[in-house]
This record gives sequence, C-alpha cells and structure tokens, in this order.
Amino acid sequence: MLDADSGTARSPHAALTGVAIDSRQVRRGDLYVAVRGASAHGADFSAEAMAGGAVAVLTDPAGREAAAATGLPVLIVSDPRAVLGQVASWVYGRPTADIMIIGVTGTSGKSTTTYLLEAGLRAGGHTTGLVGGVELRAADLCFEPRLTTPEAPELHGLYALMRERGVTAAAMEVSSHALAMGRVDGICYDVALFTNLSQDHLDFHRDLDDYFTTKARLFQPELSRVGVTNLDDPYGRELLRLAKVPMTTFSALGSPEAEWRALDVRLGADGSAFRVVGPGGVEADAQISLPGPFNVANALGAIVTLVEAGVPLQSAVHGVGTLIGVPGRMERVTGAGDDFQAVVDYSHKPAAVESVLRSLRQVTTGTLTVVLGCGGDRDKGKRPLMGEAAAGLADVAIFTSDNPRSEDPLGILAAMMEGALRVPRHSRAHVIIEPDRAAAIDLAVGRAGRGDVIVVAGKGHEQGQYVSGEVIPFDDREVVAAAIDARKESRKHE
Ligand SMILES: CC(=O)N[C@H]1[C@@H](OP(=O)(O)OP(=O)(O)OC[C@H]2O[C@@H](n3ccc(=O)[nH]c3=O)[C@H](O)[C@@H]2O)O[C@H](CO)[C@@H](O)[C@@H]1O[C@H](C)C(=O)N[C@@H](C)C(=O)N[C@H](CCC(=O)O)C(=O)O
Ligand SMILES: Nc1ncnc2c1ncn2[C@@H]1O[C@H](COP(=O)(O)OP(=O)(O)OP(=O)(O)O)[C@@H](O)[C@H]1O
Ligand SMILES: N[C@H](CCC[C@H](N)C(=O)O)C(=O)O
Repeated sequence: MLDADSGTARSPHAALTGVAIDSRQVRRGDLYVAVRGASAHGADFSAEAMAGGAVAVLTDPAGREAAAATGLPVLIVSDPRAVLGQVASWVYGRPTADIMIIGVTGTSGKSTTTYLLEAGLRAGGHTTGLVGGVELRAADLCFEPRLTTPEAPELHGLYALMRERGVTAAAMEVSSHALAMGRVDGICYDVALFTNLSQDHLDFHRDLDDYFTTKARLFQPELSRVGVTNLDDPYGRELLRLAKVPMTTFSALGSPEAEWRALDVRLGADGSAFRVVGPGGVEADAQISLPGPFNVANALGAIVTLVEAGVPLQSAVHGVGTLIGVPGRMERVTGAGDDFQAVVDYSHKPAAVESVLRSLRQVTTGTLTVVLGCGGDRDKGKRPLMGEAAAGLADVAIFTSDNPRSEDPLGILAAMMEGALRVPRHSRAHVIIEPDRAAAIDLAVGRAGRGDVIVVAGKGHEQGQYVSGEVIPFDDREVVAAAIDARKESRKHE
C-alpha cells in the first residue's frame, strides 16, 4: 500500500501481504476489498485490482458476480466496510497494538494539535509518527496524504511501517467522515482529544447534531481508553454526557470547573505565554510560538492529552513550546523588511474565519484584508456564514475562488455575497469580488500599506486548485511571495 522506499511494511502472513480498498492502489499480494460507494461499486474495478496484483477479493453480495468474473478467490460478507478495519489490522500483524496512539477530533485545530502533540511526544523521549491532512510521517519517512484520515487499509499499513521504523507514539487526526465510515476501526486510541465543534461538513452529515454524535463515537471503549475534552466549547461539555470512557477536562479561559486551566494568558503577535494549572495544584509555565487565543486552547489541550498519555508535565510543556509553526496555519509569508504582514491560513469554515480575523485584528495597526473563497461540492450552508464573518470582521474582504471543483465559481461567490450583505452597511468591510485567486492575491498585496495585515484564507498547505475535474498547481504561499516580489520590483522602477 505505502510507496515507501523500504517497501517492507507488508503482512507477516504468507499469502496476503496487504489490503487495498481502491483498485488504483493495489499492489502485488493484496486483498482487494470492494465496497459499494456513493458513485460506484468497487467490485466493478476487480479486473483492474487483479491487474495490479490482487490475490483475492472481499466484497458484498451485490459485488459477487463482478468479482467472481476475475477468477480470483472471492469472500462475501454483508458489509465489507464493517470488517475492513479488523481485516487490515490482522493482515498487517496488528501494528497499532505496539504503538501508543493519540487521536484528535473536532471541527478546528486537529492538525495544529497533532503537531503540538508530536512535539510533546518527542520531548517525552518517543520516536514519533503523525497522521493528518498535511502529511503522513513514520519517523523519518514522509508521505503526502489524500484524506485527513486515511482509509483503514492505508492506516494499518502506515502503522506497520511506523513499527518497522521504531515509532513508539503517534498523533493522528480523526475526521467525522472517518468515524462514520469505519476508517479507524481496529485502532483503540490510548488517549482521544476533542477540540471543539462548529458548522462544517453538512453536505455529509444530516445536521449539526448528527455531526456531533458521530464525533462522540470516538469516546467509546471500542475506540479509546480515556478522553480529554474542552469545557469552553458547548459541545465539549455535552461530550461529558455521551462519552463512555473516563474523561479529563480543560479550559483555556480558566474556568474553575475544569481540571486543567490556562491562567495569566499573555497574547503576543508571534505567540503566547500562560500558566498551566492542573489537579492537586500542579503548575507549569508555558510559552508557545503559535499566535492567537485559539492556539492557547490547542496547546493546553495538547499538554493535558500528553500528561494523560504518560508524558511528564514539564516535558509536555517544553515540547509544545518547541513547535515553531504548522504548514499553512497562520504561516507568515512576509519578511522582516516588509512594512506589512501577509499570512496564509487554513480557515475554510465560519468559526475558523472568525477566530483568525479576531486574533489578527489585535495585531493590525492599519487595514485588515482577507482574501477568501469557499470550496465547491462541499457544505453550501457555510458560504453565506463565511462571507458574513469576513465582511463583518475585516476592513477589506476580497472574495475569490477556493477549490470550485465541479461548481460554477460565480455561484459560490454569490452565496458568499449574500452573507456579506447581512452585515450592516456602516460596519461592513469594503467587499471586492475577483474570481481569479492569483489576481485576488495580487490585488491584496498591491494595496497593502504600513501596518496592514493580509490573510489569505482557506487553502493553507494545499498544493493545487481543483477546477472542473483538473488540479492546477497552486500554493498560496508561493503566490503571495511572488506578488510581494512583483510589488518590490515595480516600486524600484517608480
Ligand atoms: C464522502 C467520502 O468520504 N467519500 C469517500 C468514499 O467515496 P465513495 O464511497 O463515494 O466511493 P466511490 O467513488 O463511489 O467508489 C466506490 C469504491 O470504488 C473504489 N474505486 C473507484 C474508482 C476506481 O477506479 N477504483 C476503485 O477501486 C473506491 O475506492 C471506493 O472504494 O470512499 C473513497 C475511497 O476511499 C474516498 O476516496 C472518498 O473520499 C472522497 C474523495 C472525499 O473527498 N472525502 C472527503 C470529503 C473526506 O473524507 N474528508 C474527511 C474530512 C476532512 C476534514 O475535516 O479535514 C477526511 O478525512 O479527509
Ligand atoms: N482551536 C481553534 N478554534 C478555532 N479556530 C481554530 C482553532 N485552531 C485552528 N483554528 C483555525 O482553523 C484553521 C485550521 O486549523 P487546523 O488545520 O489545525 O484544524 P483542522 O481541524 O485540522 O482543520 P481541517 O479539518 O480543515 O483540516 C486554522 O488555520 C485556524 O484559522
Ligand atoms: N478537508 C476539508 C478541506 C477543505 C479545504 C478547502 N480548501 C475547500 O476546498 O473547501 C474538506 O474536504 O472539506
């Protein structure tokens, strides 16, 4: 499954050496698991799977005929997804039993928190792994992810590779899609962390309640041993009612109800300092290099989770303080010589747009500009809310395209505009529409003056723009940097 140089993360069992759920990822010796999807039945790709080296097919009764036509041995179960995690774990020799694994779920802050956790685990003496939407890492090996939480075969294959590379502890993002689709079956997290919940993914979940109860599944004994939750978030509190594992609570706002609190929080332009106070009066001084109050919450959540995972408090606090940034999250692109600041951020949901603009407002002496679009073929309800947040909290809002996917970019922009118009005219940002993302970034950079802050939001670390079935190479950080260079060049000639 994994294209690692070592290529040795294979099964200890002789006949089956791997598992794949996608014919395009099959390798020699794999069991091909053909599931019914939203647009196709995997069994229709059995011939491709065989050509790729599959040695058997596991499918449901509807896939029997297509799978049998290959002549390969076919195993039938009523719901292949329901057994996929256990099968993959078995084929790869139950790798997750040998690694301490921390799972992070929540609408915002998963990637950031996994990076903080990884830094803390390292400070605690572990060789680490990382699983999430930015990268997949097994000690010194790194891979590009396709999803935030991989499908079970890829996941167990990756953990097998981690075990080979000497990984002793890993931090991973657990998306609600993963919980709904059984992608993390076969893993029992040593500690599971809930960050927060706000509107997202209502294209996939019936409503916010369905989204929340799906996330709450992580806190059942089948999937985790102990949990940590954020008492400052209403859903984090509600989780205490639904969780069936022992829970520990934290509050970055210093709520006395929480077992762990952040006190004396001092926010700075490039990071924050705070005192961590825990049960029995244990204390430590924390210093983080990630800006914004929401990162105090992410860091405190990570510290408490690390302590639950057995890392000494001082090592946990020291470790999270060593992280200097997360790719595409509040990532500064301007240098020391620039008189304005430009940052790239992965805010692509209403709460994230709001939190990033509120925290940047605190460090903006001039104009605050946001460049923002909304993804196509995703939760349509987010668009007016994101438009409203941008127009209500920035001085200039340049609405542009994110990943339009199969949709008309102008239709998405119209929905964002609908939200922007809800903001009363006297407090509404100057709203500009520029569907071409590179041109929108150029416009923002071209207008910037002393003390201004620009945030290019929504695509963070992404390397491409998805437009009508094609992926066009696009990295916000490179486009912003090029716009800054072009601005310098043109000023030289003025
Ligand atoms: C809604 C969703 O998650 N869909 C996932 C699901 O697709 P599906 O059930 O519709 O599958 P399908 O396209 O009908 O195909 C049926 C089966 O045939 C297989 N197939 C299909 C074509 C082919 O040539 N060969 C082949 O074997 C497919 O792998 C699949 O197993 O199973 C596929 C196989 O693994 C996934 O690729 C697909 O993820 C799509 C691409 C996706 O975009 N998912 C996103 C929304 C997602 O999962 N996001 C979350 C959360 C993000 C976050 O909050 O950060 C994530 O964890 O990434
Ligand atoms: N605790 C938080 N509360 C609110 N907003 C946050 C928080 N942490 C991060 N953000 C905002 O959300 C954006 C995404 O952060 P991050 O990638 O850590 O979250 P995520 O849960 O992994 O997101 P995604 O599911 O989209 O991958 C950041 O760029 C920042 O703007
Ligand atoms: N994991 C998220 C990423 C969204 C990123 C944003 N750039 C967009 O395309 O909407 C999703 O699949 O919903």
